[in-house]
Amino acid sequence: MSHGWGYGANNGPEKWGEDFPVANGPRQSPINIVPKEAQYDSTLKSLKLKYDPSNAKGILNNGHSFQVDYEDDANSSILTGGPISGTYRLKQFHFHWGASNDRGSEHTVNGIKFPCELHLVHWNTKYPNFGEAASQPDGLAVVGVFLKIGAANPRLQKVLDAFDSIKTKGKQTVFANFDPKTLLPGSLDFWTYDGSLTTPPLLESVSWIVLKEPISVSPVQPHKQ
Ligand SMILES: CC#CCOc1ccc(CNS(N)(=O)=O)cc1
Ligand SMILES: [Zn+2]
Repeated sequence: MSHGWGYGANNGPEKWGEDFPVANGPRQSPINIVPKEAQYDSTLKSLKLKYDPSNAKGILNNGHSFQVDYEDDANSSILTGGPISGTYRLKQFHFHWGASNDRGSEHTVNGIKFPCELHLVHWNTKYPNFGEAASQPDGLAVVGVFLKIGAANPRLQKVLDAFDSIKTKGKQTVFANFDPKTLLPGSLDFWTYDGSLTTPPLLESVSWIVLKEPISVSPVQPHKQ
């Protein structure tokens, strides 16, 4: 790729391997989840998420998505339990969506795409920082949540309202006092597998924790103009 990665014909997922050879690695994400083929593991613990809303820093349009960044210099917004050992700190959350409501999610379930997928990115505190952790096989844990078209979801409103101030790549604005736990569905039941970042640098360092229950979003959910 002569220019940055993206989702076009010349720089999309089929071309990422040119600059990121790990794209052809053994544990690449996303995957198709086939619930009937998933093995139940009774040794897995329940997922525990404890987030401090005051750790929210800002919301950024990074050109591929928008992400909400969190202070990660203390164990105040953390993920424990589930398939992971130790404590992982929240770094950011972001969404993946498509140009129409029949696609957008990265993971699929029985081959079905959801219109959107939320990712909460955490790094293992056994490493000094996110960048170091991202290069380790047990360095990251990403909680994935599917979004389905349905009733308007008031918990998404603050995020949707921020969109209009970050319409172009590189734009960011303050995004304070937000607990992403409010975005999660009622059940924290999950599928889990060892995979990778789904976008470049595609590092094979992610313990994926994909929640079974989707949350809703309305295609006509209003947001500030
Ligand atoms: C190393 C590095 C780096 C840049 O940080 C990220 C963080 C998240 C992602 C997205 N990965 S995903 N979609 O699997 O959560 C990509 C790069
Ligand atoms: Zn993602």
